[in-house]
Amino acid sequence: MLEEHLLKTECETILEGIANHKKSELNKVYTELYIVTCDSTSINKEHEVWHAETAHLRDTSMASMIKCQDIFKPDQDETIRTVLTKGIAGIGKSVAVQKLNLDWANGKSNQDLDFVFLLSFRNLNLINDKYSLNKLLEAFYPQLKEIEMIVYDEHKILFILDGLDESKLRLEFDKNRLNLTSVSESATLDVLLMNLIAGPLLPNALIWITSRPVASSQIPSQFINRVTEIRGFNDVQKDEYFQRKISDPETARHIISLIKTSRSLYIMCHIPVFCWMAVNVLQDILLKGGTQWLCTELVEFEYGLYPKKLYCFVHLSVQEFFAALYAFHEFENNRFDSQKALSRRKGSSRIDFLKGAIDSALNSKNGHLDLFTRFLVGLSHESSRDILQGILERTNSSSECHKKLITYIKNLKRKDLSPERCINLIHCLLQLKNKSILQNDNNEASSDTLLTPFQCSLLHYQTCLGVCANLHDFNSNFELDLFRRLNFCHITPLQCATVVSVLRSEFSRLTVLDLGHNNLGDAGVKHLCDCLGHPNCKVKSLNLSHNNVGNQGVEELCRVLTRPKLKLLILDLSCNDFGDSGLELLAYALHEGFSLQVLRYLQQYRYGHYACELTLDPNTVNSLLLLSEENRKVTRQRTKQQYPNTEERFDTCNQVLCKESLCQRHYLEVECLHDVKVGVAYKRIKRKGVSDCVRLGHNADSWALYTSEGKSHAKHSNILYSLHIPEIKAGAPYRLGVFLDWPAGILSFYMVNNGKPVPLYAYYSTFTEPLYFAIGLNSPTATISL
Ligand SMILES: Nc1ncnc2c1ncn2[C@@H]1O[C@H](COP(=O)(O)OP(=O)(O)OP(=O)(O)O)[C@@H](O)[C@H]1O
Repeated sequence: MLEEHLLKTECETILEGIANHKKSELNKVYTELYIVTCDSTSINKEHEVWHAETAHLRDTSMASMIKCQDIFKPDQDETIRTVLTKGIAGIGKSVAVQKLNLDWANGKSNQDLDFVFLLSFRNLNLINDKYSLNKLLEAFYPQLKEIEMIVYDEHKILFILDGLDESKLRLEFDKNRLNLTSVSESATLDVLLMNLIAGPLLPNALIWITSRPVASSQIPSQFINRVTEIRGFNDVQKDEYFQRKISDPETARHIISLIKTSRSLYIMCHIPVFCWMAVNVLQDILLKGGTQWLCTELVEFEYGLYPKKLYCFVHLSVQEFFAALYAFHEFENNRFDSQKALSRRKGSSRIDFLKGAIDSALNSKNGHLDLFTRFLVGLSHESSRDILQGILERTNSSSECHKKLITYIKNLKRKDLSPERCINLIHCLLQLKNKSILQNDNNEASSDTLLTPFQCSLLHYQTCLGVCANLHDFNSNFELDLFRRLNFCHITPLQCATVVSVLRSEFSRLTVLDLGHNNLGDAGVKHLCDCLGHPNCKVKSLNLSHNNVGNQGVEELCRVLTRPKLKLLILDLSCNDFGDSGLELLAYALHEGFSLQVLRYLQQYRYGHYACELTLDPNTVNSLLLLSEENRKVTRQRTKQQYPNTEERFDTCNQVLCKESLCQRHYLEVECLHDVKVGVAYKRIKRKGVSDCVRLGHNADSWALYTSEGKSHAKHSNILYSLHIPEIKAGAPYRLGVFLDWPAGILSFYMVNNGKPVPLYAYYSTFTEPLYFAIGLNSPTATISL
């Protein structure tokens, strides 16, 4: 058939990378891709740089694999008319559609189709006039004119619309515009395509659209029957690609082993275009001792109506680089209106320009300026001028500007930034050759404090993104320490998958993992179990307390816990959501003889078992505080009370201790009004004056939670950790809970909502002496009742 021949010759070869490169035979290089079906609501809006960086870590458990040729095969009785396949740049979308075409034209698959039309948005962008579908197809496939009158309705046709992300059309799927039904009726291209996709035009035709992730949301989900995602190559497929691509088996083996020596490069090779680049560069170095410039490609289109030359980039990073270079060059030559293009900021110096770019990137919801900003910051460094001689002029030293920028970025990190934005700031600092960031934050964090979002991001960056080519580098004491303190980090199930993936690394040395007080749920526990069961995982002590683990999570754990070579010895499952059936599962698994030595499962409702009755000690109370209700209530006063001078009394700070010493498990709830501090202190805490050694939380002898209607924090040894707490209504009383597990060294604070303690913060310490419950009343109207 003419149409099959036509497609066959077009699809037999692919243009890989650069233009003057000779075309490759598709069937020779084609390696099976890892494609999965996704939830149709998973059309997302994030910038693809985030997909690129974490794609190799993404969860595959919920998705099912699908072969390229089965993309329209229904699972059950459904009809699949439209398929959207998303995937990041260079992941293999265009190659996949070409492969389906070729297999069809060769009679290998999808033989029920009469016609397959492949239209790329890159080519469609060249069309300005109105066209009927009939004429449009003839423009792209002039050979169709030789076929007598095709009655489209009578044939089974597949339209492939490749590269939606490159489309310049505005696809506004408005009901009033979806009324084009005739293949000979002319319309603008956007209307034509919308009617084809939505169905008024050729409702029986199949439509396959490919797109980078961020552009996929242009098509409303009601018009998509199936969403798939190309995830590139898995490890087996990577090896297969290199063997196919490199004809000499010895060179292939050599190149594979070279690529595997760099873990980050090997990970990046899940993107086929990186495999191609790696092969070309390494082959070039091995054979000729040189390198190519692998950045741009020139594509020549000489079809039908539109002979044109187009430049496109092998990878989007090149595009972003040129955008940054252009902006920087224009700025240096006083031609860049940064006030207009970037976030508005006063001043026209270089530091203002760079700060403006960083602000704009931070304000972006989908991170579309992240890569641009990284390049811009990198271009501002002296070292770039050496490389870009002739493009960027030499200037006076910019070190003063860089110092200011580093300070600016480091201060920014303390604001409430998303992990993605934090990681971008880390990249910017590294662009300025500021590696101290990796050590500084370690110094700033004491072992008792929680991780800031910035530190979490740093950890994620180091462990998952492969900043160091060698995983040995990740396992400095710093990273180990960070990992031990992943409690209270608001880790979600998916983030958990990312963070714990490092446990599978052969270099992982982590033996203690504290994930307490997060929100892992059963899904998070499943990710964790996948890693715990891995032979490389060395974790011996695991804290999963306060994590909403239900029965399914317990089931997952039991499955792993019964494995013979498991190294885990201590597991804390306290305060989770599994009931007696979960406990039974654990008991059964214990009976089956797993190696676990300590299992903690203190249940939430059992806090009641540790409830304690305390009384405030009149000998310690400050004279601006008044005790009442048999020393179980304390109220701040405006005038001083006449109390005898005692050694134990806080003479200046508005504080009081309880009488009873605490050295077991104790749970106490207090009712508070206005700004208060609750916590515990050793008896030796100083009582006179207002210095840090007296104030609760400001010294090593006390731990305190401060709450007010506006803000809240936990403090110990004068290190403050800001908390997001449930809203406190102005002037209304609220309840706080304090749980002390003295032998285990745990002090947790809670906000009690409808009788249920919601965790706020916990300290993990080693207590050396009995502790005393302590109160501070900060506002003149504050009150606490025990
Ligand atoms: N299945 C495959 N087998 C062999 N090589 C592949 C495969 N998929 C992709 N490649 C290589 O990767 C390159 C890029 O692939 P492709 O053009 O299909 O990416 P894409 O997802 O369409 O990217 P973009 O969004 O940038 O258009 C190809 O030119 C080819 O060298």
